[in-house]
Amino acid sequence: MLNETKLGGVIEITPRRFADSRGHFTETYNADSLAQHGITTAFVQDNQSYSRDIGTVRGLHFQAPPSAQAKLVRVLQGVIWDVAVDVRKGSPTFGHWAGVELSDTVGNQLLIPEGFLHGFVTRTADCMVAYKCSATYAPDTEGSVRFDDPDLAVDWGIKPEDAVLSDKDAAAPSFAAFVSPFICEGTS
Ligand SMILES: Cc1cn([C@H]2C[C@H](O)[C@@H](COP(=O)(O)OP(=O)(O)O[C@H]3O[C@H](C)C(=O)[C@H](O)[C@H]3O)O2)c(=O)[nH]c1=O
Repeated sequence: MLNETKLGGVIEITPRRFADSRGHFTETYNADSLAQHGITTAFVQDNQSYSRDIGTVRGLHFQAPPSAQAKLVRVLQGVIWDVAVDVRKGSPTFGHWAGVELSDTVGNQLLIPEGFLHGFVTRTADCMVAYKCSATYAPDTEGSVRFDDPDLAVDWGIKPEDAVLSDKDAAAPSFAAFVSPFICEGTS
């Protein structure tokens, strides 16, 4: 099942879960199934992160072209609030954000195209997140924007002062200082 969010291209995907007396089975990724919905993103790297505490915020991050990443995010254990921010120059939703709760119990996923900042906050302890990326890690192209930037005004559901952050994220620049390396398809 696919649900469009208010940001074009950011799509919640809930694969079918086959339950039986042993538990359940899910095809967490099937390129042919996604292609039937017009999703042909080629993923080349799988990531997994573990976050010990509730309120851990990882983000808002991106990789710039030529290493821009689309991502397909899911939760192996726990619950997160997963956030994408449109930063494509020329996009009618530039600077807008969308959030979706992803959990291991629902098994839903979020597809985030290139041109979006990505971040999440954990809503449970011992949270394990896995996500596919359409470009491999290129640290020289990495960038970030502070998660609690007032211009973006993302609602994380926590007080900013309660966020558990990496040093890198605690020192992330503001959105006002951000110069987007992305353009929206169909715009110059
Ligand atoms: C992203 C990445 C990181 N690393 C190394 C670099 C650091 O030594 C260590 C932790 O990296 P970082 O603090 O950037 O990890 P997160 O804060 O979880 O970053 C991620 O968080 C948000 C949610 C994202 O969408 C990105 O994938 C990514 O930026 O892993 C690698 O070796 N390969 C990688 O692809």
